[in-house]
Amino acid sequence: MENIIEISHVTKDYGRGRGVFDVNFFVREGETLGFLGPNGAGKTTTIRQLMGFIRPDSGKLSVMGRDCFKEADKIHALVGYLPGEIAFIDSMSGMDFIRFVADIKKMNGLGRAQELIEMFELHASGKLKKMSKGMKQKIGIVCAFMNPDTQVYILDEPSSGLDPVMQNRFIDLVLNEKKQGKTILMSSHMFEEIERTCDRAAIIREGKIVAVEEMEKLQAGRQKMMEVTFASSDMAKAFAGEIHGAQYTEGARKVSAKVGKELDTFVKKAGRYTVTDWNVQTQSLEEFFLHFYGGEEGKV
Ligand SMILES: Nc1ncnc2c1ncn2[C@@H]1O[C@H](COP(=O)(O)OP(=O)(O)OP(=O)(O)O)[C@@H](O)[C@H]1O
Repeated sequence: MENIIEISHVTKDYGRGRGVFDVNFFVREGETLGFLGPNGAGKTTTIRQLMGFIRPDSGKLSVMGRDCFKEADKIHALVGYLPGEIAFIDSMSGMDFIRFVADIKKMNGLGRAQELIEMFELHASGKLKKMSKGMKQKIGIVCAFMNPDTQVYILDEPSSGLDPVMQNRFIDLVLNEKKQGKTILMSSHMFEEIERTCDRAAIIREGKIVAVEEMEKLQAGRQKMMEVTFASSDMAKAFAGEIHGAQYTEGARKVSAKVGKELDTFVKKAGRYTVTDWNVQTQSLEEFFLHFYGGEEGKV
């Protein structure tokens, strides 16, 4: 599969350790890639370079083979872009702004705008200056997705400011685009959103990419908290003795343990006794990242 978005050895140094440094990753055709990292890690700086708004100090960025800085106009026409913070013209109504963006995109008409307005229950006729953050975000989403011919999306924290119902609608929208083979790069703080939509995730910390992983691999690496109840306390005690790090209280029938890769061994060992109940809690992706990438540099 061809790489639609390529970022190779990109550095933008703002001084005092701020910026992005030797950033390297790509997004394949038809892939959805999640771009994750804490506040100030460099997600927006990377995305703004992809849109040609900032020139990298060194390195190269391209979308569909076009240089992002030199051919910024073509990139703007090609990409469905949702900025982290949208610069609105406050005197316009929401609808005026949508029309204005459709003109910039050289669209004939408003494409799918009406469908998206309904999907996100947006009242677009009001003035932008009177709109809440969530309503403005919905306008941004309509503008990014309204051209049905768009093949590539670059989205900076797309669901920020949306309530949970609308966040779910946004996930449905992304999954639908994905089904049509579109290529998507999106930054997010919402782990659930990334988990439900992305094929891979690139993780950035302090301006450097610390990991680019298949989502499945990230999910498989997550620990599970197992809580197994046995028919007798003797069984629970004997089982706890076989499991490294198991939590067991004398006389109880319940054993808890964190289980990672050794899941199969754990299940088979438990199966030698009579199990009366079994609870599993999977570590959230957020906890997983904090565990693996939250520590000192060089830990990854
Ligand atoms: N124009 C600029 N001049 C100086 N420093 C900047 C500039 N733009 C960004 N930075 C700094 O570069 C670093 C990366 O910022 P960036 O906005 O890319 O992070 P982010 O990952 O998008 O964070 P957030 O999740 O908070 O949006 C931060 O330390 C920020 O203060």
